Amino acid sequence: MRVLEEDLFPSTPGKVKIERAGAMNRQLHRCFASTSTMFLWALFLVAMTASYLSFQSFVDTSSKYLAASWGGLHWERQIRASAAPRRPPGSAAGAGMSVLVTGAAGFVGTHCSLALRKRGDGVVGVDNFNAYYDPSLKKARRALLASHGVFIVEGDINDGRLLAKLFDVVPFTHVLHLAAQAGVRYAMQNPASYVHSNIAGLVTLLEACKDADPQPAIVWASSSSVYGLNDKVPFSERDRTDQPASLYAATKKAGEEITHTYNHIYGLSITGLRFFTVYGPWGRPDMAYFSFTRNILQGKPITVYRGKDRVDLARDFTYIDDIVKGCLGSLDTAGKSTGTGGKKRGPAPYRIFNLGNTAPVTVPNLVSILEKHLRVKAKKNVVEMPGNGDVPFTHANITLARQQLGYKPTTNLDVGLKKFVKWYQSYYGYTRGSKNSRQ
Ligand SMILES: O=C(O)[C@H]1O[C@H](OP(=O)(O)OP(=O)(O)OC[C@H]2O[C@@H](n3ccc(=O)[nH]c3=O)[C@H](O)[C@@H]2O)[C@H](O)[C@@H](O)[C@@H]1O
Repeated sequence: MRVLEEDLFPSTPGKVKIERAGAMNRQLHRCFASTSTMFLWALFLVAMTASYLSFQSFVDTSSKYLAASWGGLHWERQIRASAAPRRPPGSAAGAGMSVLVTGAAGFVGTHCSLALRKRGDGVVGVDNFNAYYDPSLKKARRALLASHGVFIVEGDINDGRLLAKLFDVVPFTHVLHLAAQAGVRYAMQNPASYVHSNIAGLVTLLEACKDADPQPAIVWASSSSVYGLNDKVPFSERDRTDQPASLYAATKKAGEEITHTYNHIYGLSITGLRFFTVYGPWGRPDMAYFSFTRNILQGKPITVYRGKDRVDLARDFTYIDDIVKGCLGSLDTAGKSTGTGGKKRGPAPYRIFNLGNTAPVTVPNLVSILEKHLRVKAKKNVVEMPGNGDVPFTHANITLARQQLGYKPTTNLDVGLKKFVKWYQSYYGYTRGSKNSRQ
């Protein structure tokens, strides 16, 4: 045992090697018997080491290149082409904007990018394609945008180098910031993801915007959830928003304060939009109207929450096309940012608007409308609303948006859900009366 230990851990390595490795030594001696052979061996070893090192550095460089999904001349050409406005010369609407849309493969991001592109504005998207919900839906939205000439960069808004590069390549006039960790109840499962996207990501984006020259005007998605436990209806922008009921709401409220700071110090033009439960085709599978549809069609039960004293929950469900009009109206009316070189040159606009439908509908009513359009009865489990961050109702006062953005919602829940169901059945391959689908 002692011998073995000494073999493995010699106290004086050089000496021991010579004494104990006699056989090997004799062999080596034969190999290096002549000086010229030794010289050739040394040369061979140096050559091997050099080629190993250069191979390693090639592998390092190429793996870095492969790991980054952005960069390079071809990539820059794609960005520039996608960002270029294509409004006809002399168009009444002006020369057109170049808009960086974050969360472009998301629900609202896809619809807004498409609408901007269709009216001739330049759009470049950024999206991290995370797996909060089925990424294949996000990829399908990306394919839809690509077919209209909108390019989406796969990257995270926390990547300051990527954002700086994008502003380097394109002098974006506007940023439509929609990338976020959405969902009210998921915040209890994964709180860090809300801090990562809605706080850290927002600050990284604002830093890039404040450093950009010219600075873009920023329109971004806040949420109706900032009204939290406010019970004064309808919710007006002047109502209190200091009682959030969920971490999600708290991060959106924090976003409103953070954007105010960047407006105040650096002169960034800011418009925050408080969206009220947006729904429609290409929507988010985590939302109630979407998951209810999936379960009803698959014959599975749905859970309907009910408030205290058996009061039904209600939401001011807002159709996606109305939200798109509110977003584009905000971009069109956003005043310019005033800073250069990271310094404010004068006051810049700071605005907040409710974008709702002003017609709340109860959750049981939502289910009845879905049953009608799907022609299938839901299996309902009605349970008391768990303490998971939900609020009992939402209802938007939209006077300010109507006055300043010309915002006027026109789609009620019945019409909007009919369009959603039509899209859902076609996207997931349901034919009328059939239960076959690709879900
Ligand atoms: O307005 C907003 O700002 C928010 O709207 C939605 O949040 P929420 O209104 O909670 O939308 P859903 O998750 O679709 O829930 C709608 C209603 O259905 C209820 N619900 C949800 C899920 C369920 O299984 N059962 C059920 O009864 C909820 O309690 C709620 O009253 C979005 O998910 C948020 O990302 C967004 O910010």
